Parts: sequence; structure tokens; C-alpha cells
Amino acid sequence: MSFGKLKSQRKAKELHSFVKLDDPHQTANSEESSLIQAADANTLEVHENAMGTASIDDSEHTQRPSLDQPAAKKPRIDDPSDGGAQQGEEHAGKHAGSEDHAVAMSLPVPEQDRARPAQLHGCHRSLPASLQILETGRHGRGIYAKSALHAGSVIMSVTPHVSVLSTQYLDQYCSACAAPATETGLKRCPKCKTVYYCNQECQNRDWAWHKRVSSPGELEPFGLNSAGDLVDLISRFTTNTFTLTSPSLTPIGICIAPTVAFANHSCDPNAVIVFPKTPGSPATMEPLLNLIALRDVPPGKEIRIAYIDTTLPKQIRHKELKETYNFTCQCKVCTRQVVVDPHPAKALQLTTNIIPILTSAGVTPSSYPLLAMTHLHQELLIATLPSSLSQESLDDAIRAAAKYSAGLQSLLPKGHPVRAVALGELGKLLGVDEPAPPTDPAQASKFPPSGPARLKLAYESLVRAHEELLIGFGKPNQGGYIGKDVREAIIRLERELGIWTSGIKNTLEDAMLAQRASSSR
Ligand SMILES: C[S@@+](CC[C@H](N)C(=O)[O-])C[C@H]1O[C@@H](n2cnc3c(N)ncnc32)[C@H](O)[C@@H]1O
Repeated sequence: MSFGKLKSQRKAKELHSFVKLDDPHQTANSEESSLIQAADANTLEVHENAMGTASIDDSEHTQRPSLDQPAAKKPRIDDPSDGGAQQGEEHAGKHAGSEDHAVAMSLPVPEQDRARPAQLHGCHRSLPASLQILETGRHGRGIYAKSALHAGSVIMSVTPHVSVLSTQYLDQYCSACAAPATETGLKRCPKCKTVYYCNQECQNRDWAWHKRVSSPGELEPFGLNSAGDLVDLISRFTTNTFTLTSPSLTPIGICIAPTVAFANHSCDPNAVIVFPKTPGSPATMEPLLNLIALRDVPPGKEIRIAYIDTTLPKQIRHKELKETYNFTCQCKVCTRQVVVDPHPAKALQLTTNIIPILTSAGVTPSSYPLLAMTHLHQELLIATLPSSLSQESLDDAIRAAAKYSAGLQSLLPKGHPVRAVALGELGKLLGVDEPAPPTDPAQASKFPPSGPARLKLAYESLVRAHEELLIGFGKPNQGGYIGKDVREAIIRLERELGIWTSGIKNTLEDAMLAQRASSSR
């Protein structure tokens, strides 16, 4: 799993509601602070949070309280990932205006891909000598290797200017150094009773920030008058924010490191961001963001990280990149001509194998993780439906949709939008024309049924879905966009069912006429 940038505003909303804001009347004390402002046109100023040595003011939270009781440690393990090679489109053009980044390339470089030195407000001075920031028309500014980098080398290592834990992890990780709770636990701030620290040293370090947080009045000078304003502000930072991860890659919060935020995206990245917590590294530097080379990077090549989970299928990757970062990735992986995207095909193989194992282990369809797995399986089956649809692939997708929908029905109340949408999806799948309905009666008795029974089930599912959509998305909204879509599907099916009914009627009438004719002979 690649953990690059924060994926969505949704995550920002889950963040610990305390945001570490500095005094709006002070000038930023680092080169990179001014860059945040330049990049996002915001008045927020951020300082290095490595040390809590700032003088204590006279606010009501001024007295640093002594620490509270330990919190329990609840460790979690997630998977790491890496990426493969990517060439060409990441290279700085050889016609670029600086001798620093001259790269020998055999093909002419389009104007928009020619790299030139970027305007940086002095930030580049904090870059290691092996790197430079260049700019192209297509990707804006990006980080380029000046000298050769080797797989596994630490390209950059910086303490983020700001790091904030997600609310759910506040009692499991230190709010200063992001270290996971040890056996002895973390100690709670007795004043706010919300954040936790490893020890007094971490609390002291965080104090310069922590003493300023939490009172809505203190946010007003920043133009933040409500929690909504705050969420908007955080959301505007989304494109320049990194997911803060534990050493085992659990996403535990977000952080801002403006220089690293110059790294552009590739679905086949040559670098990755981690917070490894090197044994022996000083806690005062933590959380320490490391940009690591995943493979050898020659001089002149751009350093690219993945903003999103690159194990996802291309359609989903592109949707996320467009929605969150407003660009369409044109890396080699995305532009490669493939009959079937290898990612969903591989994932489908896994879900196909894992679901029966979970089921035979007694995991019920509505319980975690089988329900989520069934939904993923359904999505993958739909994503990999062949262009010339086969009965088997369609029926597989219907079976997965039916299982997912049934699982949700036992968990969510009638009218819940998630349950309503799932039921609508099932109905629509059942309503798809059958490519090759089974002629064998044994086959026909299996789920999903075939012919008129299938259409009837589709119709019933859609009608139920529509009822629930009206609840979940609001009656005045007519169930929203999905409600309208389902309504149209219902009307189409009513017509088709009419044909089936009249077809059966005609057949019966024909049979009766034939019987009458034979008996009158
Ligand atoms: C965090 S910034 C990266 C630095 C940015 N290029 C700059 O000039 O400040 C993310 C933005 O860079 C651009 N970007 C990043 N990767 C890209 C890519 N592969 N293709 C096109 N644009 C990209 C997008 O505009 C995206 O919203």
C-alpha cells in the first residue's frame, strides 16, 4: 500500500480538532513558512514544531500542566508498498534553461515538458545539494535529481512544520513525536484531557503549540469563525499535505512539509514517503519524514511519489486524482495500452480466493471484513466485465451484489443511503439483458434466476431501492441523482415486463386455441 498524500477532505474532517496555529501577527520564522503562504494564498503561518522552546504567554492555558495517566497501547499493522520504473516523461528536458539539469534525451521534448528553474522564494536553499526544483508547463514545479541517487537512499529527511494526529489515534500516539504508546503507556494532558505524550520532554516540546489551541476565540484572528471554516482551511491544504504514518504504515494523521510537497505524482513512483523512526534518532526530530528512493534515479530525472493508493484500478486512481488534485495522470502505467487493467484482475483473483476461506471459517456475510471484501469483489467483477458480456461474469457480479446488499440489510436501517444505493445496483445488474440465458432447467433454478423471474426480481429490487433512496437522499430531492436513475430503470423494466407478460399471454392463448382446434376435430 502506498501512502503518499492525504486522499480526501473526508480524512481532514476526522482530524484532531485542535489545529496548531501560530500568532497571526508574527512573521514566519522559516523560509518554508513563507512558501506555504505562497502556495496556498493563506494567512496561516506555520513554524517548525521540532522544539517547544518558545516563551510561554499569559493565555489561560499558559501553565503547562503535569501529565495524566497512561493510555493503552493499541497497535495496528498495515502493508507497505513500492513502485516500478518510470522513464521519459519524468525527465527534465535537455533544452531547459539551466545547465544544472541538462539531460541527454534522444527524442525532442515538447515545450510543455521542458523544465526550467522554478521561482521559489528562497525555499530551494533548504534543499539537499543532490536536488533541485524545476518547473514544466505540464506539471508545474517538481523535485529533480541533480546527482545520481540509489535505491534505498534517503533523498530528504525533514521534520514537518506541522503534524496533527487523527482523533482516533490521540490516545495511541504521542502528539509531539508521533511515537506509538509503549508498554508504560502515554500520559494525558490534564488540562485539555485530549492529547497524550510519551513523557514530560515531549510535552515541553509541544507546549509552544498546545498552549494556543482549542479556544474558538483564538481562531477568529485567522478568519476562522466556525468548525466549518476550519475544515475548509484544512481541506485547502489537502493538496500540500502528507499522510502521517506510523512506522508500520498505519495512517495516523497529517503533516505539512512544504519542500517535499513539490514532489509531483506518478502511479509508478520512484520515491516514497515514510516515517521510519530510525532507532537512536532523537525524539525531538520526530516525526521525521523521509523521502526514500525506491530505485536508482539518474541525474536530471524527476523524483515522483504516489499521491494515492496505486494498487487501485486506473479508473479509481484517476477519479481520486481529479477530485483531489485536479489533474489527469499520464504516467506510463496510466497510458499503457492494456486489454484489462492488471490491477483489478489481480485483486479479483485475491477476493475470489479469500471470500470462500472467510466463509468456511464461519465469518458471517455481514461481518467485518467479509462484507467489505464482498463489496470490493462486486466492484472488481463489474470493473473487469468483458466488453462482450458473458452470462457467467454477469451472474457472478449479481451474486456478489446480492450478498453485499443482504449483508447491509442486516446492519443498516431501512432507508440508509448506502443500503439503498447497493439495492439499486443489484436491481440494475439484474435488469441487464442476459447474454446467454441457461437452457438447462437445473442451471435455471440457481441464483440468479433467468428470464421473467429475473426481470421480476430486478423490478422488485429497484422498487424497494427507490423507496429507500427517497428516505436516504430525501423525498423533496426525489432520491437525488441515483433516485432518478433508478426510477428510469423501473420504467424501462415495466415496459419489458409488459412484453414478457403479453408474450406469455400470447403463448397461452395460442396453446388454448390449438387445444380447442384439436378437440373440435
Ligand atoms: C503538491 S503539488 C506538487 C507541486 C506542484 N507541481 C507545484 O508546482 O506546486 C500537487 C499539484 O501538482 C500537479 N501535479 C502533480 N503531479 C502531477 C502529474 N503527474 N501530472 C500533472 N500535474 C501534476 C497538480 O496540479 C497537483 O494538484
